[in-house]
Amino acid sequence: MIRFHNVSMRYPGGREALHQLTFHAAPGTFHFLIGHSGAGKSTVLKLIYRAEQPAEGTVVINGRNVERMNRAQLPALRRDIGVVFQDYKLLYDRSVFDNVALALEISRFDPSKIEGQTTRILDYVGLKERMYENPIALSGGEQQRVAIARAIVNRPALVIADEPTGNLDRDMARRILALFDALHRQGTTVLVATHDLSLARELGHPCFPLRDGRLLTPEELRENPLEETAC
Ligand SMILES: Nc1ncnc2c1ncn2[C@@H]1O[C@H](COP(=O)(O)OP(=O)(O)OP(=O)(O)O)[C@@H](O)[C@H]1O
Repeated sequence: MIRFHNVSMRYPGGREALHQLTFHAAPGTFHFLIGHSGAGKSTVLKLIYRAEQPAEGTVVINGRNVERMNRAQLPALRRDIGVVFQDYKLLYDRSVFDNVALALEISRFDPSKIEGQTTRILDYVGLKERMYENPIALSGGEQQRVAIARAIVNRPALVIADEPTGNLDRDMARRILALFDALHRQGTTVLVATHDLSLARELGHPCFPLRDGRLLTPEELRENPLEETAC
């Protein structure tokens, strides 16, 4: 689960990126975080996995208060969060298989089960046949699926994704979102940040509409139903 209470965030030397955000995503729900470029979507995700800390407010993830955690507590937090980055962040000096298996090694998964689990997840995302290739040889959509496999291989309770369909054509974007939807149906909490309202609407999950670092209230949406943020 995700709970933000009055969260504000300012980058050093920058303007306020988020202003008094309050929202709650209950366990097992699927939400979109919708907003234009610069609205603050990536910043929200960074606060969830504690790459950044809020200036004010509280962030509770899977029942743990994140902004008060010390360095030693972060690995346990991050083991429970699968993060799919906007630019994939794959390692291009090793195979698709090794990219995914590494996530299990880092989370101290039973070594005798790493090969089986990695192969199963790559099969799930449709890449079993390509698993010994270098990710550089894969298309954008395929690389995105490697990134998803890596994020979900140790079965985190929460999966967050930053513009996972940003560089993909419509068909591949739908396939990627279908993977997140399948995870959600298995009980995973999912938060997908996107500027693509029409794609989000196709799945019909609720949205958190973000504009200029603020969440729009239902009243604001009703009064000013801007096409790019109204869900
Ligand atoms: N490292 C940083 N230093 C200073 N300002 C930053 C930094 N990262 C983001 N910002 C600013 O914070 C605001 C929110 O940025 P953020 O990246 O969260 O938006 P976004 O909705 O994810 O945009 P995009 O869809 O383009 O990735 C923007 O005004 C941005 O310029």
